[in-house]
This record gives sequence, structure tokens and C-alpha cells, in this order.
Amino acid sequence: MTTPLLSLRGVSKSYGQIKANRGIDLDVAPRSIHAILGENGAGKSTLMKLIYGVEQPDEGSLSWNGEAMALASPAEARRRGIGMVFQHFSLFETLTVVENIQLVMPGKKAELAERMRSLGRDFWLEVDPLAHMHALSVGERQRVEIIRCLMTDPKLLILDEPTSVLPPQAVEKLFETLRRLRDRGVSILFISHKLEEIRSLCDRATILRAGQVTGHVDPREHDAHELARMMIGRDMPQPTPPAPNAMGEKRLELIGLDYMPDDPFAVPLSKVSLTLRAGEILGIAGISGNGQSELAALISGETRLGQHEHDRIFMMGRDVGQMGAAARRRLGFAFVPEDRLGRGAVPEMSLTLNGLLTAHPLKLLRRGLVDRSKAKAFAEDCIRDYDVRTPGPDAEAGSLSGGNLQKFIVGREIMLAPGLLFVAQPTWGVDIGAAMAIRQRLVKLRNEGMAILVISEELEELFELSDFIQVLHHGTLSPPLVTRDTKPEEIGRYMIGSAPGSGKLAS
Ligand SMILES: Nc1ncnc2c1ncn2[C@@H]1O[C@H](COP(=O)(O)OP(=O)(O)OP(=O)(O)O)[C@@H](O)[C@H]1O
Repeated sequence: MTTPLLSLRGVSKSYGQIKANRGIDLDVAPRSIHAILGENGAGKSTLMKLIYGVEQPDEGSLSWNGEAMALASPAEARRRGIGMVFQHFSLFETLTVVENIQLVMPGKKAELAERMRSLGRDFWLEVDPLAHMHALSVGERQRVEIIRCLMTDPKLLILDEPTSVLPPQAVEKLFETLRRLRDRGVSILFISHKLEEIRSLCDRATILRAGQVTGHVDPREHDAHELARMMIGRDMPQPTPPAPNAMGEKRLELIGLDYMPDDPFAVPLSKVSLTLRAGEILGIAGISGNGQSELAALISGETRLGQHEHDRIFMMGRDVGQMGAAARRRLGFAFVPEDRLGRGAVPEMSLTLNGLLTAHPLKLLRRGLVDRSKAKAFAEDCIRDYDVRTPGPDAEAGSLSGGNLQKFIVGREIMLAPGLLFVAQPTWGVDIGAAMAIRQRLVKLRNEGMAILVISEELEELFELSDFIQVLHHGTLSPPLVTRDTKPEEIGRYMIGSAPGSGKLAS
């Protein structure tokens, strides 16, 4: 057998009482694309942090090409030849691409730009080195991050959920890049929740459950159901079919909404119209950066319309364009923002206090003071009902794994029993078992009469959930399409702004 590039033996890491990794054995072969699979909180990110030197193991050992290795920092990992592309990019908006590279690499601008171009040609990573960061799409930004790693000539590249930020067209291109890198001798560790992607890309997979390895497999030899079973330890639940719906009352209406943002990097919206009724789910499809955040802020009340703009945004029949977020919530509106650590939760606060942020109207306050036992009970209910893996309501939001925090925030907003629920990226970073549970919950609420607006980049998710789909492209919204009479390619054409086909319009 060839010596593995990287080997871990008996590696453990705890955070207080939580054993995030327990006795992990892992071999990464040279020239392989190796997936790390596991539910939210299974310990994937912790393991990658140990391999990249961000954290050090409590027990166990690492070896590199057969020699023992201890990593005190990411800088040391990089010197050894380990690179990591993070989910959240760390690039400066106001600088050009090559200036961003120059921050971490010595060298003259012209030389660095030339090296970038040549790496770009070799690995299908074309980006203009002189372009300003803010003008680039998410896919291009990710390419810059990858190039930045490749400039240090790594032997192992770690990618943490790289496809969750990409539109479908860019995923296949990224895979081509990764295959080329593998063929030129780079090994790749690939974290993803998308089992079909793993089956098409990876030649090995290690499965984690509750911090322990439960299997090493060749993912091409198992179907997605089998992989899911290994991950969650049981079969996947089946989707809930939507019930036929009578036409309910209008809960949200946008009428010819125009919006010109002050921020030059934001996307203006033009003549956006939509109607959402009780008992319906409306999905907004589109590649991020086409006005999603601007539209979300106008609906949530984070952005208000000017004093003279009337009759553009209605909630529960009221003109709410000038109302703030709190006033809209009082009308029965609830909102799960895309940015869960920035807007959805305060990382330093406990789950109990994070529950209070939006759930205080549920009588969790008494004479202006927090009713501690009720607030705690609310957080406990949310943790139980939404399968949030955490030691309890006193845990800080920031200590939860990404997917578990998302489950908590979605649960908190649903428990408000709103008339109108707006969810941005409902299952972003959530593992497949939990994603299915969240979708089932949304369909059940729709069947019970809730009006639900969903923004998602995942077409499959929108097809599973929505009664109607509208596509946001360059700040304009397509007409509503009846989901069951529309094909994904049709939506795809609207997504890239090419002429619409024959998708059946909703009457
Ligand atoms: N800094 C920390 N402090 C306390 N607990 C932590 C910390 N980082 C991770 N944990 C805990 O360790 C466990 C493993 O978390 P980790 O982020 O590695 O999971 P994951 O598999 O990457 O999950 P996800 O798919 O949701 O990103 C979780 O229970 C998490 O709450």
C-alpha cells in the first residue's frame, strides 16, 4: 500500500463537556478526493481545524508522508503544504484581486498577476487579476480563494462546503478544477452535505457520527440512501405531499416595487410584484447577488421605503412600506434571515436569550423583566422539537455547529405561529435528515394555512416546497410559475436571464 499523504490516529478533541472528535482514524491517500460526511454537529469542522492547525488535538497523532507532525498554527500547516478554502471568504471588497493576493504573498503585482493567469489557465480558474473584488460573482470570489491557496503549492487542499455558495452552473466547473488538481497530484478533503455531489466527485469517503468514525467507503459504490443511513443511523423520512389548497386571503403583496439603494454595490430592484396567500408557499429562485438581500431587507422592514412611496408593500392587507421590522412582526410576520450569525442570532448570548430576541411577545416577559423560567422553557421546546444538538438552553449560540444554529433559528420563528413566514435559505448548511425535517414542517404549516415565502438558491428544494416559483434576476422578478407544471430548465433560463420558455404562468 502507498504511504498515505496524511494519517490521523486516535485523534480526540473536546470543548468542555462536548467531545467533538473521539478517537478518529483517517488516512488520506495521495491523489485522492476524499469526502467527510456527517450530520450537523458530527465533528467535521473540528476535524478540519485540527488538520489545518487552527486547533490542536487533546489526544492522538498526525503524520504527513509517514512522518509524525504536530501543527501549532495554520501558518505551519501552510508551510507543510496544507491549504484551506473557507466557506466565508476573507477578501477585501475595495481592493483588486491581485492586491488581495499581495496581502498574503510576497511579490510584485505584475508577477503575481501573471502567476494567477497561468494557474487560471491550468486549472480552469479564470479571473481577471485587475478586477475589483466587489465586481465579482460568488463563483469568481471562490476561484480567487482557491488560487490564493494554490499559490502556496499545497499537497492537500481542504474545502468546507464549497458548493453551498455556488449557483448550479458553477458547481460542475469547480468539480472540473478539483479533478484537474487531483490529476496533478493534489489531494482534496471535501466536506459537503450533498450526497449526489459526493458520489460524482469523490473516490473515498469517511463518515462521522457524534464525533466518531462510523465508516470508510467508496461513495461511488453506495447510493445516496445508503450513505444517508450511515450518516444518520436510520432511514430518511419521506417528503410530506402538499394538500390541495383553497384560495386563501392575501398575506403579502408587492406591487411594482422599485428600489434604488444608496450603496453603490447593492442591486437596484425594478417593478417587483408578487402575491402570497394563506396556505401557499411561494419560492423565489435565483443566483445570489441578483437582489435577494435587498428584497429581503425591504420585506423584513430592515429597509423602509421613502415617505412618499405608498401602496407598494402590503402585509395582512396593511400598507407596511414605512413600518419598521418590529411593527411588521406585530402584524404576524416572522423572518429567518440568511445571515444566521449576523442578523439571526447573537453568538455571545445563550440560546435562552436568543430565543427572547424575537419570541418575547409570547409572554416571556413579566412587567418588562425577563421571565427566566418561561424563556428557558421556550428554548428547551425549540431544542427538542427541532432536534438542535446542544448541551442545553444555556449554551452560547456561537458554540453550536452551523447547521444546529440554523435549526434553532428556524424553530424559534415557526414557534411564533406567524400568519406570514419568510425564510431565506431554510436549509443552508443543514444536513439532509434535518433539512427534510425542516421542509416537512414548512409543508405542514402551509397545509394548516400559513403563508410562506422562501428564498433559496437550491432549485430542488424550491421544487419540493413551493406552489409557485418566481425568479429574481438583475433586480427584476419573473411572473409566477406553477411549480408542478414547470421544468427546472425553465427556471434555469430565467435564472441566467435568457428568453423565457413555455412555463405555465399562474393565473
Ligand atoms: N468553539 C466551540 N466551543 C464549544 N463547542 C464547540 C465549539 N466548536 C464546535 N463545538 C461543538 O462540537 C461539536 C462538533 O461541531 P462541528 O462544528 O465540528 O460539527 P460539524 O460536523 O462541522 O457540523 P455542521 O455540519 O453543522 O457544520 C458540536 O456539538 C459543536 O457544538
